[in-house]
Amino acid sequence: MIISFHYNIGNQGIFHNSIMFVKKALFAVPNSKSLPIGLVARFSSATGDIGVTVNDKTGVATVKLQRAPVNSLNTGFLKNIESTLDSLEKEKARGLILTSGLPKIFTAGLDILELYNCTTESLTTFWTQLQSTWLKLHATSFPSVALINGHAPGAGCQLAMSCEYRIMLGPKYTIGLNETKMGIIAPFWFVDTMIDTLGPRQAELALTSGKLFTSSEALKVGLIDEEVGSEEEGVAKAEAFLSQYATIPGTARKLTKLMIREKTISNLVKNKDKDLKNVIDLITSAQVQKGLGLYLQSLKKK
Ligand SMILES: CCCCCCCCCCCC/C=C/CC(=O)SCCNC(=O)CCNC(=O)[C@H](O)C(C)(C)COP(=O)(O)OP(=O)(O)OC[C@H]1O[C@@H](n2cnc3c(N)ncnc32)[C@H](O)[C@@H]1OP(=O)(O)O
Repeated sequence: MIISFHYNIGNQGIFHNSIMFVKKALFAVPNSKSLPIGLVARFSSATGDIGVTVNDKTGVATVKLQRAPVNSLNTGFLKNIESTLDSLEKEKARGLILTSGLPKIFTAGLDILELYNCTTESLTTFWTQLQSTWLKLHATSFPSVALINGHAPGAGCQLAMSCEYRIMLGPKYTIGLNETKMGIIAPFWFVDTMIDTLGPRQAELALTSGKLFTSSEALKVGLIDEEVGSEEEGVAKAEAFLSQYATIPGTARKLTKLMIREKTISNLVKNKDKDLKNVIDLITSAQVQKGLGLYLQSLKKK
């Protein structure tokens, strides 16, 4: 039995409320003992750009990004992702599967419209939100899996790398930090994350060329952990990965994860202002603005 309803992500305690709702509904159903185990609750953000499904049996939340057309990350969308993560922390989710509800695209990365023709003020708001959302995702208490069911360029790759395990649907989609191809530079914390994932040698090769890897290439260098042939297979693999943590004490797991990620996290925490200044200096320069304009045009011309 599946119960669907809408809930405002901005509200406090969504996870608890969703479970309470499910329990109430369960008790309202005659012969509820015969209901299948693993009741599922669904809700979505007020703007509908994020769908959340919580499995009542495992406590695993599936978060689907669904900001049409390409899940590009603008300030509002990043804020909703952060609120969703906050709610899942508050309600002690047991795991996260981060995926896309759109066909063909995991996320197209940063919304280039936030970078093009921006003001220092709007770029500051945007970049500060990006830093904050990423810090939350990178340090979640619960284990996380990116189920990459479409293209994941730029910050899409960064979101995926911040999850603890990556499963990618093959063979058509690509993933990578492609900033140099656009004439810009990946920020140092993207670089740190890629080094943590691939090691310095492969990270240097990938970053300097702005390489977008196919799923099988990504598997070979360790950018993803598994390649699957269907979304169903991906979900099953993600659930299997998360289920191994059911018997591992949560605090030990979380502290171990944070110990390993501490250097990369604190590098950004300590250097947030410097990072922002780098971004403002680079992005607002006439040369980069011109390049971004041409890049946007090339996307629209396709
Ligand atoms: C010492 C000094 C140090 C200095 C350090 C400086 C540090 C500076 C840091 C600055 C860093 C900036 C970091 C950026 C990271 C990023 O994420 S950049 C974005 C990377 N993403 C991309 O390049 C993706 C571009 N898009 C695509 O390749 C394709 O659109 C797609 C493969 C995702 C999907 O293809 P398809 O399905 O064919 O759809 P399209 O027709 O291409 O697109 C539909 C629609 O969406 C628009 N769009 C696509 N991507 C974006 C995007 N990222 N942002 C905004 N809009 C996007 C596209 O234009 C189409 O619009 P229309 O429908 O035509 O209007």
